[in-house]
Amino acid sequence: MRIDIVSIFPEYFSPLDVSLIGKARARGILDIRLHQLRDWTHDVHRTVDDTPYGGGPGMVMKPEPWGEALDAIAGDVRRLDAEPGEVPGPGAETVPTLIVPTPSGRPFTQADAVRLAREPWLVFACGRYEGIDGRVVEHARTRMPVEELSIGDYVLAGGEAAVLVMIEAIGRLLPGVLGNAVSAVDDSFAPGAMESLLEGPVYTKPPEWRGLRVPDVLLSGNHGVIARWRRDQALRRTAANRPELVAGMGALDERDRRVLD
Ligand SMILES: Nc1ccccc1-c1cnco1
Repeated sequence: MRIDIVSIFPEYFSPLDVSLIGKARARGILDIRLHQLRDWTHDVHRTVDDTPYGGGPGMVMKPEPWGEALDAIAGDVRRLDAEPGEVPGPGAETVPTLIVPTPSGRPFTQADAVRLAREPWLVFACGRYEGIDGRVVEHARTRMPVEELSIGDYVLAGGEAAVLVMIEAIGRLLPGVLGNAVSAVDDSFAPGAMESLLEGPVYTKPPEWRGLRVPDVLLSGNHGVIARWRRDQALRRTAANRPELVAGMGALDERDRRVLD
């Protein structure tokens, strides 16, 4: 998978050099390219924002730099002033999916991560200030799929943190990235993972720590009883922290109702 990220703070993405994603890049599973939006400005101050039409607080990101950046990256062969030697992408016929993190976007979910992990090429546009001029997404939609996505109901200073979250959620699902393929399936929210229940508590050695013992059932070696205990713990934690997920499971059977009583 190829990923392009356009931002006025490309240095924000140094975490993508380490850990799981860093290893995937080193192994050629992920090809992540960072771009400084200001490289597509033409004034001495490398201006990327201006005041909003219609008034209101803050600044809006200008459309011109974004348009030129997406032309250069997405290989818009229709652009007349293409720089010689610009590489359009993995293949002229490949069109990237543009992902724009925004608080007003559709919620980004595990299902989106699974779906986007199948794409050959993603381009992330990191907006700052009050957002990007609406015509950028409008024009981009004429030449590629565009998804405006939110990672949650809180206010960030820009899209960079959201892009890190999405790249980790997507990248870990790529074949060969996770050492133990099973863990991607067992994750909370992974399709089919115990009806999307939150994972219960986990334990490792020592069997007793500061007077606190690991639950005996986990030391019993009885895998059926252990699986049942883990699901009960998952159900209790989900009911406590995300009751709407339990409600979405439909009617609980008698045993599950007893677990929650
Ligand atoms: N708050 C933001 C500001 C700028 C760009 C994205 C966001 C965002 C994305 N998901 C939640 O918030």
